[in-house]
Amino acid sequence: MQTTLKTSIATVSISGTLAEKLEAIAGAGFDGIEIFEQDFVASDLSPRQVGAMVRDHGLKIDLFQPFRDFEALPEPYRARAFARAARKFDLMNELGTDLILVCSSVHPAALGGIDRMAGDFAELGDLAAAHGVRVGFEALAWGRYINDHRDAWEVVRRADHDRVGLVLDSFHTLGRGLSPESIRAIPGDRIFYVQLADAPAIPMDLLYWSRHFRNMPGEGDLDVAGFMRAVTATGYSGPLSLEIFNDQFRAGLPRLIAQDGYRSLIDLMDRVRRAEPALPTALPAFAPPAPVDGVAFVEFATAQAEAPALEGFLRAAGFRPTAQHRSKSVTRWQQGTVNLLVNTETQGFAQTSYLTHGTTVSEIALSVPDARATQARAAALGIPAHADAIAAQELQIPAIRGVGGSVLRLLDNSPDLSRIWQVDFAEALDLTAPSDPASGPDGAAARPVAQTIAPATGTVATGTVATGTVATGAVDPATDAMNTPFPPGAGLIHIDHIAQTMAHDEMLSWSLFYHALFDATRAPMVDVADPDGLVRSQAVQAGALRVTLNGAEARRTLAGRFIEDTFGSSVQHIAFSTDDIFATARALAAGGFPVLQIGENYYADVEARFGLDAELTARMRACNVLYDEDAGGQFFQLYSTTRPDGLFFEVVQRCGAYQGYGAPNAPFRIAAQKRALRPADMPRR
Ligand SMILES: O=C(O)c1ccc(O)c(O)c1
Ligand SMILES: [Mg+2]
Repeated sequence: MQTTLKTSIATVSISGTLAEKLEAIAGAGFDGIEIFEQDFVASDLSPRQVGAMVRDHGLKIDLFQPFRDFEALPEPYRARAFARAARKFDLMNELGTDLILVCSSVHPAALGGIDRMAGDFAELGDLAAAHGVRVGFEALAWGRYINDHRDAWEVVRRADHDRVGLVLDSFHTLGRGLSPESIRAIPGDRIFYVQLADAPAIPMDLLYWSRHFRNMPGEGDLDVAGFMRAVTATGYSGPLSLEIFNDQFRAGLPRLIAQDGYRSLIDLMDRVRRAEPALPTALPAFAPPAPVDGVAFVEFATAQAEAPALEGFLRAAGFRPTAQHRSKSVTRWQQGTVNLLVNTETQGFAQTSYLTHGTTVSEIALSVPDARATQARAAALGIPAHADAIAAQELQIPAIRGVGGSVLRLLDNSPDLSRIWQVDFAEALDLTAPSDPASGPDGAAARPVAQTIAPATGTVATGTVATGTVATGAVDPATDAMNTPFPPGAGLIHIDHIAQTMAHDEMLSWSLFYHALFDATRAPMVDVADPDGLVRSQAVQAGALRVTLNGAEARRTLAGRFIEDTFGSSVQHIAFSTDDIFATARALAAGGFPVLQIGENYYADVEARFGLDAELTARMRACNVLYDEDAGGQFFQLYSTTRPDGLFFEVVQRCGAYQGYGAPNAPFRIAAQKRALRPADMPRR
């Protein structure tokens, strides 16, 4: 039984020089490495120097690989292969590692014959013994005769040599569609090494898929956890090693790739443990992935000068200010169950976020069953905590670092955290249900807000934005009387989803983040055609949290520009749900909300495509509402135009069990947004 998890990673999985790779690997918490022969040959350090450098990083060389085209060769190839092996065994001694991986032959001259292969390995075992090393045999999925772990095991079994064992690689088993269950019949001590990799389910040539598209366990579509359950059942107690050939990772930041790798291994073994509690997984205890109960709030960081414009936008969307933070310049805005915070602090994290990105979503707060347990899980996964300065009487709310350096805050129903609004916010007046004034204790719901917050006097549509800012003291009754009453809510009920934009090569990383931390499912990746390039989009859902991850490959896409213009902001838009999109559309229009105008061609097409009633199409056209449907139901959506800070809002109505996000509409929406951004006097080309 394992006492501690031994983690390892192949040097080929990470970019950089050997020294850079080691630094990143050690920093992420790994115990060992597999030295890929190319990485060693490319280095100008001697084998002994490389070995010393690895050990100086606190790492061990668990494996040297690969040794190709060994078994079942006729002479003279056979003698050459043994001579080559002897040279590599010497090299291993200098490097300071005792295990070499022999991958199954693709040599055109190889003869086959399982006993011939077993005989070759028995002889290689003797040679290995003479050099004090061991040999592990791996079935490559495209091996000439051996391409199934069951056959590789039969060769090892027949070789019957204590220096010869089996190497299992999840890709070669799962990538060929083989069941890992047969692994349970293999003695654990005959398995010398285990390599792990996932991959996206894209049908293509096995070798090409393996060499370019492998990814970290949990980032792809293979059942790596099922594979590891079978391996764990054998009693195998050696290292778990990531062997990831991936074009993106080869170009990625070594530190981030190594961190993701480590996170993926911890999450993988946690999955094994939860699926089969009887198996020994050698993991410290930490909480299971949490279902998310809801989005508690979304916080915008902005500056005093920009706050009125943002607040005008919120007001036009039917939100109203209801409370003020006790010690910080933060206002709470509410509608339905949605809480939006506007933070204009001139110090601390919000200020830093604003200075870096401009007006931006700096925090997302999630309600989970146990906030501190989720934070502890994050720590076990290597996700850093975020700590900020708070006043003495305020709550210390658990927080971690999320996408784009933003903060993910965690709330729950515990006696302290459930009182965030009462403890941290001055809510002298009961305005917790602003969309329902009747719920106020004395019908005073709408008016008294104006005593703390002076609302905007203009609307967004006309561009005359409020001069009123958050009042810090008493309000002049005369000014108060002149204030426009708050527009009624627009019927927005909760946050349907949050769209986060990132560079395309960060998508796997954030998908893994949500997948490892929360009890999440992922929809297949979809391609969204922006007029200026492709954006890839993947929806992640964890209970009540729906996030869309949008990866920009081209810089001129709306998403690409957003990343560039905001210096890497993450949240590009927030989608709110309504029960009645047409009533909401009317309320938004009345409040001066800047609705994105959709072109005529769209409505002709959507009507034809879905066979819609002309009457419904006419209503949608009048309100700039987009339509989609799936087997579960119908979907309606409308958008705001894009704000100067790049943010925009979406409103959706899901009917029945519609599961999507209106992806087929995205190209038309993006084209309309780009049209709206273009100055009117610019010729259309
Ligand atoms: O792609 C290859 O050739 C290759 C080499 C060594 C391995 O362990 C492997 O899984 C693949
Ligand atoms: Mg392998």
